Amino acid sequence: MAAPVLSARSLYRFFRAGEEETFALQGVGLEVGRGETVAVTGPSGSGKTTLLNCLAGLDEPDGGTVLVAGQRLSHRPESERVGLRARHIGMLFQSGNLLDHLTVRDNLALVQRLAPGRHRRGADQLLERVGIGRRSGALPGELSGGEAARAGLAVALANAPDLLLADEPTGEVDAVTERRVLDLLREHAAGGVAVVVVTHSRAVAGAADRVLRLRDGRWA
Ligand SMILES: Nc1ncnc2c1ncn2[C@@H]1O[C@H](COP(=O)(O)OP(=O)(O)OP(=O)(O)O)[C@@H](O)[C@H]1O
Repeated sequence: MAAPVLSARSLYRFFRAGEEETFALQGVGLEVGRGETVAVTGPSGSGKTTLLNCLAGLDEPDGGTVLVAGQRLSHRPESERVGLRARHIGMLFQSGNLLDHLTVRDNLALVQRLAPGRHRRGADQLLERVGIGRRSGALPGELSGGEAARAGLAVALANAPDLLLADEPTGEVDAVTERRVLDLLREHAAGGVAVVVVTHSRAVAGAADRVLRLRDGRWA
């Protein structure tokens, strides 16, 4: 069997705020293969965002390891994590992945510059594909919610990632945009990208190959 694109083993993450300790992840493991889409669901506070942050190398787990495309992402210097992320991971987070002072097209171009040699699709083609070619010269603040979601997806895919991590990618969009975002996620999964998507949407979970549920930092 081919090696998984994502292999997370026994992830632990604790937070301490004063006297209070939160066990956000308690031994979570996850493997996702090329072309596979895994939806992660679970109630508020169950650890979904903490898990995604650890998988993206934005946060360090207190225990366990994360391998992406065969390379260890966890427990290495931030500068190395940034490089691995730029080459192998696309991120579509609720907080937005667009820089406010750059146009949509320049946001894409920046991601592509940080991952030389990896992008197979041109920025304009990708923007057309997500349906906002017309708005490529706009600043993020000038976009509607649906346009911003599509621009965010184009940016997340701009480095032709091996792994796409998405947090509620259709959280604030209408049904038509949700459909389009879903179709694009599916298309990229079919093209060999491994996708992990945190979602409350039945449509998104229904389109996944596997649905996993977190409860209190463990798989339920
Ligand atoms: N930086 C932090 N400091 C302290 N506690 C934190 C921190 N980040 C997360 N937590 C706690 O860890 C637990 C898991 O949080 P997380 O954001 O991962 O949950 P979630 O499932 O994504 O929730 P939601 O669906 O509401 O976004 C929660 O109890 C949260 O309060």
